[in-house]
Amino acid sequence: MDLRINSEYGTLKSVMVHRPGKEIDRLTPYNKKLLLFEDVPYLEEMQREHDFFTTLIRQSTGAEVYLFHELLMEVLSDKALLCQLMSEALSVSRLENLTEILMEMLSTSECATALVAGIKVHEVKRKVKDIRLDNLMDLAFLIPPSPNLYFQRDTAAITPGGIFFSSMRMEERQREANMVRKIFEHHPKFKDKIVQRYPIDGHGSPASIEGGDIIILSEKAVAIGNSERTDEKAIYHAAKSLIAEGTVERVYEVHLPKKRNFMHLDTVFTILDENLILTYPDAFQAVLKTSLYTLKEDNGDQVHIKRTVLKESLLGILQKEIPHLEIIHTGHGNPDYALREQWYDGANVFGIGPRRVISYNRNKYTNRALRDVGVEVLEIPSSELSRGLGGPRCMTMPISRAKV
Ligand SMILES: NC(=O)NCCC[C@H](N)C(=O)O
Repeated sequence: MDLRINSEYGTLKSVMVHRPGKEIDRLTPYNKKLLLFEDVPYLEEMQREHDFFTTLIRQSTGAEVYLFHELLMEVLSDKALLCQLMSEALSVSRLENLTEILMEMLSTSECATALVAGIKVHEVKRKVKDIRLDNLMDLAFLIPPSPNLYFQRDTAAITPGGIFFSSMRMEERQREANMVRKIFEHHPKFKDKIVQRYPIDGHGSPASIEGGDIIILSEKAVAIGNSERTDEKAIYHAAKSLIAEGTVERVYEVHLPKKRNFMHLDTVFTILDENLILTYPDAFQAVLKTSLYTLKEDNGDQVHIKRTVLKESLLGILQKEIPHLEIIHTGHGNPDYALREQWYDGANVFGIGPRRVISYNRNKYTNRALRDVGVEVLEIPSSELSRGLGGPRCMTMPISRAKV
């Protein structure tokens, strides 16, 4: 069966996550901003929190939880693929000519670690003498680390019409998306089940789109954030590809302020059931503009779509697409709590089934607001996981959900 998902809340059947590892220990006060972190986390505690999260997913849903690193190791038995990923990784520092030496020197498992945690010049110099390394500073990265990899959501998205492979806005995150794409394209569990919707040409694309900006409103409608990370051109191509496939009929473009605390649409709202959403109270006012893509003409060979700038706000769109919409506000109605909890992604809960979510324990007022309307809230410890500025939804890539 093709990989397709038609809601944000159908009972979870399988999901991919990444357990944070050595890449987190690469963060320092000096490189954290560049690597999109707000702080320098304590890895071992972060791993305990993440293990709690994955165990909770398994126990509460019975879902299959795939670990990114295990899947990566399985596809890297293909040496050509490994070589391609290593060369891409080295090209960030314009050192792709070192691919061969590194591959001779490192085992497949060490290469997999280097692809995720990066590798520094002195770590290689210890093992190999090569003139090309002599002019490089010992502490420089040959391959920079990918500490954001545990935010699996952003690297790809499975929609009712098929899968999107992200083209990341920040160069620092592109390797994450490349590796996830290789897993879907080559792993025996997935490779025959993917229906690719983006990029259109099957190659890279200069326009950027990230999974955290894609929210499934229903089988027929998808919302995409035009945000700090996703741009207009990508949304046009994504909308065209989705509409041409035929399942999805409406793609909404939601313009967010280009600000870090609204970096993706899923920091603004999440859908918890057929008529229930959770949002940060100021979020709807922050949405600047909305547009709608629909089919204009399908002449058999080519599909044309049209874009209509809407008068409706984000709230108007949601009310139209989600009958009897009920809205829960983060912070339990208190603006100070809402502000504090938005910083730690209060609205970014992970739906594991209708009215069942996983949420950070630190977002206590939001959790109370959810419980007050009968949502089952499973809490996870969050003092370290939250330092990368993403929540439980950001940390997951659902692969299959029960159809709703
Ligand atoms: N969907 C999300 O909002 N993902 C969170 C990504 C956080 C990461 N540190 C980033 O800035 O890209």
